Amino acid sequence: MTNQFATTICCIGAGYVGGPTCSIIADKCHDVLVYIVDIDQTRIDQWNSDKLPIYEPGLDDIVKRRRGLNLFFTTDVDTAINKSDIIFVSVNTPTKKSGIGAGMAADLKYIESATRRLAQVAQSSKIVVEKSTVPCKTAESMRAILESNSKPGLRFDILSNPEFLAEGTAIQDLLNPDRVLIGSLQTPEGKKAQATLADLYARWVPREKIITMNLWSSELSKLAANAMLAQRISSVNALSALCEATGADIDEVAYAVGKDTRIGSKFLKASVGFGGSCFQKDILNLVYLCESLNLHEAADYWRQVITINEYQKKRFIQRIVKSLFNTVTNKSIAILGFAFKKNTGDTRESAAISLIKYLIEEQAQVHIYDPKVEEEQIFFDLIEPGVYSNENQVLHKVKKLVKVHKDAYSATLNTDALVVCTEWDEFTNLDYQKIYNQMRKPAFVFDGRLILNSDKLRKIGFNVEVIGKVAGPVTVEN
Ligand SMILES: NC(=O)c1ccc[n+]([C@@H]2O[C@H](COP(=O)([O-])OP(=O)(O)OC[C@H]3O[C@@H](n4cnc5c(N)ncnc54)[C@H](O)[C@@H]3O)[C@@H](O)[C@H]2O)c1
Ligand SMILES: O=c1ccn([C@@H]2O[C@H](COP(=O)(O)OP(=O)(O)O[C@H]3O[C@H](CO)[C@@H](O)[C@H](O)[C@H]3O)[C@@H](O)[C@H]2O)c(=O)[nH]1
Repeated sequence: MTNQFATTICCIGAGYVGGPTCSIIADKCHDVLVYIVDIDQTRIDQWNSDKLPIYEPGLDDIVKRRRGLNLFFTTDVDTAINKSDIIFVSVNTPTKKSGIGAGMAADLKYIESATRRLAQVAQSSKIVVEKSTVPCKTAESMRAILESNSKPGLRFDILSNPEFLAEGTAIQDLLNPDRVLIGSLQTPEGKKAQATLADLYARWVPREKIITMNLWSSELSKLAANAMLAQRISSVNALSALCEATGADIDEVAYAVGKDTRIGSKFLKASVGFGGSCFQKDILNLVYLCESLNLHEAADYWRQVITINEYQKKRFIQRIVKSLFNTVTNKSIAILGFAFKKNTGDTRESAAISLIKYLIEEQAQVHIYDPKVEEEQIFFDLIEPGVYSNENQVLHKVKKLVKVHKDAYSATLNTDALVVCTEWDEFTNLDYQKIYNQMRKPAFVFDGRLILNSDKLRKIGFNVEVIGKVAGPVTVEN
């Protein structure tokens, strides 16, 4: 089968990045054979089924169009590696949980095991593309592992090609990226490999958007981009605290600030705090890098981005409790949205999780609705199997206090408050009069995403609390 294709690619890691990224390559380059491999059989079975393991607008059509033609999902990692000329390594790089650098450094064990496997089974030279987000100089470690464990005479050219897609818009981001970054060693062989990957992307990305540079700059650019994006959110969230204290309105302030073309209007939406699998992990990774290079002031600067994010989540919880007459015990609270942002079913580091855990701790009844997150995932995130020594107690408590609903009306029935945690479009179009009628009184709305029409809700009778805004005019005493 391989012979009819110009190139064969293997992507190690069939996750949020490997799946969409390499499906797009298969869709854009019909003469390229693409294997997406994983050690997780369930995940691969899902990729081969009608219900893909991740929800991403537009992804289903692409996978269904190419699967079985030039796109294959398999757990047969070794065969796929051997048939391929280019290997993308797109495995997870979570924050380390124990050992040196615990809580900060990226855990590179999955990168290392994928690299070792590659070294062991490769029968021919390969271009190896580091797609995962990794600390600076990881490519050097990969090279050392490959060179000392592979068959003599084989060549491995390692490229850094970090991914900048955001979940929920992954397909659009991949089809029309702001840039594609390819880092390589500045040797003739490194540059040749870089040109091969650039030619592949050039099949659908304009050449001027394909940037080439040295390996270490490319690796660091990924961490830098995420740190600067998250820093904007923490900046606007820090200002939202000031708005609540002064009577300024964070949407108005962000609008005014963003009109300055040097600042720009994107990524200035105040919120209940950023979530997702990347921002916190990558900033911690950057902080660790600074610390290990004795750049303590630089480390402190970036650490503060996370401190403000934690502060924002805590402030929101405190505001809810304070508004609900200083106690949520035995109160019934509806949570609208569990994903870390709209248009994804991903819940990693979602701000909703810490909020709900607090409510459970305080013995509140919690009713959750999210359009795309499965009930099983919600309970998994709240119970965290394997983490607590008193797991049975946690399980019992969560099962007793939490109910997952199929729609927002069912979730809000007979509740004291509703809390918007994710900015799903459908939450702006709900029949809030109907919701108000079926809630206990006084009925509260806490908008952690600034997506609802507060004036309209107040007219209905709700008490409305919005991040970065005060309920009414503030009198300043002299
Ligand atoms: N999620 C995003 O939006 C995003 C965007 C840009 C970059 N990234 C980065 O991309 C990388 C992957 O992220 P993700 O969200 O796709 O992770 P993920 O957890 O969804 O997927 C990683 C997959 O790799 C598999 N895997 C681990 N070790 C393996 C091995 N040795 N052989 C085969 N498969 C193996 C896991 O089973 C898992 O299915 C991370 O470094 C992340 O920081 C993520
Ligand atoms: O103005 C904003 C923008 C975002 N968020 C929140 O920030 C988090 C992250 O959002 P976003 O960046 O859109 O999604 P991710 O999928 O986490 O994407 C980020 O992380 C990826 C993984 O590294 C990178 O590839 C992307 O470029 C980078 O945007 C979410 O909780 C959002 O709700 C805000 O609170 N306010």
